[in-house]
Amino acid sequence: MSVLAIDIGAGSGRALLAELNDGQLQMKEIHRFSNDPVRVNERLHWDILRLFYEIKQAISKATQSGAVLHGVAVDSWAVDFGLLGKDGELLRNPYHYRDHFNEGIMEKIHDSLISKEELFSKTGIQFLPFNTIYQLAALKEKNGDLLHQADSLLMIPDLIRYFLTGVKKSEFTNATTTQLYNPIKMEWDNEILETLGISKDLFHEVVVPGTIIGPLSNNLCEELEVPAIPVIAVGEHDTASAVAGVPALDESFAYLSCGTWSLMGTEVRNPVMNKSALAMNFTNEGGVEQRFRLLKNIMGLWILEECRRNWGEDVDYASLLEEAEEAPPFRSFIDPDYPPFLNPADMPRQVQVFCEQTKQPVPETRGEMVRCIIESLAMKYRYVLERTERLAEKEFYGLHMVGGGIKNQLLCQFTSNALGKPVWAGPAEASAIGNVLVQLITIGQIEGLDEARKIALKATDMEYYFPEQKDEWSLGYEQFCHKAMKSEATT
Ligand SMILES: C[C@H](O)[C@H](O)[C@@H](O)C(=O)CO
Repeated sequence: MSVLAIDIGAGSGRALLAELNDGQLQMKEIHRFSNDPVRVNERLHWDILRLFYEIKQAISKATQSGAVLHGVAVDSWAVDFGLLGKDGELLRNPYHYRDHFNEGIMEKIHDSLISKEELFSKTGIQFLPFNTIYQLAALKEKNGDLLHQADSLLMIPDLIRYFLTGVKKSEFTNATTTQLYNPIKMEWDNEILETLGISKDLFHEVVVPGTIIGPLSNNLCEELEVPAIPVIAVGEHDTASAVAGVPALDESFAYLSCGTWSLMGTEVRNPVMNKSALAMNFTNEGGVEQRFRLLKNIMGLWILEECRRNWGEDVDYASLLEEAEEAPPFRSFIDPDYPPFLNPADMPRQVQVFCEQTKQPVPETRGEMVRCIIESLAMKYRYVLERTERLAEKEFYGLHMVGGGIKNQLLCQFTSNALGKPVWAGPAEASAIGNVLVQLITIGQIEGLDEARKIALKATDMEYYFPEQKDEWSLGYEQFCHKAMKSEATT
C-alpha cells in the first residue's frame, strides 16, 4: 500500500512515494521543485498555482510508476493563507509572511484591542509579527474590501487540499499557528475574531491529523487520468510533520527542526500557557495524536541563505563552511532573532550593523561572517534549550536534530559543543517522512506515533555528534549572552 507525501518548504518542494515492507519503510523521491516567491511592486506573493501544477506532476509521476496510491497528503510552512470568494475562486495569490505589509500591526493590536496576556491565555501562541492574526488585521486596515469579498480563509495546505478535492476543511496543527485557535476549547476563538472585527464565517471545521478528507475531484482524475486517490490531512504544518518524523524512542525528547527556520522545543500532552512561557515567548503549536509542540522559533539558516544569495548563488556551501572553519572562533556574535534579520535588503550588512551596534569586532571576510552566524545559531540553540528545560521541568540528555539543515555538519558539531550534549542528527527529510508516517497510520499500516518513530529510526542513517572543547564553548556562551543577548537578559 503506497502513499505520496508532498512537502513544500520555504525554498523548495518534494514528493516522496513510500510504502512499508516487512516493517521497513521504503521511500523514493519522485519529484522535486523550487518554490520561488514572486514580488509584484511592493508585495511578495507565493506562486500558489505553480506549486499546484508541480503537485499534479508528482501525482502523475507516482501513478505512472505503477504504484497504487492509498493516500496523498500535503504539508508546508505555517501562518500564510489564501482567501476564496463566494464563487469558490482564489481572490489573489497569498502574501508571503516576510512581506513588509504586516509591519507595526502587532504593536497596534496590543496597544488598542487585546493585551498579549489575554491573547496568550486564549491561544498559547508566541508573538511573531507575521502570525496569521496580524496579517488579517493588516488586511482589514489596509484593504478591508478584500476581506468583504472573502468567503473562506484556508491555510496553504488547506488551500492545496481544496484544489485537490473541492472540500474546505482546516487542519489542526496549522490552525494553531494562526493565533486565532483556542487549544483549551479546541475551536476557533470567536471572542478574538469579534475583537478584531474578523468574520467567524471565514473559518472552517478543524480536522485532526489522520483524517481522510475525500477523494481527488472528478475533474482532477479526468485531467490526470488517475483513480480517485484518497486525500489525507496529516500534520500539515511542516514542523508538525517534522516532529512526527523525529526517530525518538523516549516519551519526552528535545528536538531541533532545522531548515530555513530553526524550531526548537519538546513535545507535551497539554499546552504550557503559564506566565513563564509567555515571558519567554514560547509557543504551543498543535501536534499529531493531539500532542502539542512546546517550542520557540529561531531565525535559523535563513540568515546564511540570504548572505549566500547576496554574495551570488555560485558561492557553494562547502567552501563557505571551510572558510568559516579557518576563521578565528568566538570573535563576534549576533542574536539571530534580532527583528531586522527577518527580511533586510542586505543581510551581510545587517550582520555587520548588529556587531557595530553591540561594539563587537565586525565580520569582514565571508569566513568571519559565516562563522559568526553558525556559532551564534549554536549558542542560541543552547539559550532556547535551557528555557525549554525550565518550562518542561526536565533536563534532556541530548538533542534530536532533523531537517535539511543537518547537512551542515559544522552547525551540528557546533550545536553539540554549545549544548555540551550529544546531537543525534537525522532524518534530513523529517517533514516528508512525518507526512508519510501519519498517512500509513491513517490507512492502518502502522499502529500509532510511537511505533512510527521506531520505524523512522530504522529507516534513517543517523549521524552522531559529541561535544568538543567544552570549556571554550562555555566561555563563548557567556560572551554570547553578554554581547548578543543582553537586550533579552531578563527572559
Ligand atoms: C513562519 C514559519 O514558516 C513558521 O513559523 C515555521 O514554523 C515554519 O512553518 C517553518 O517551515
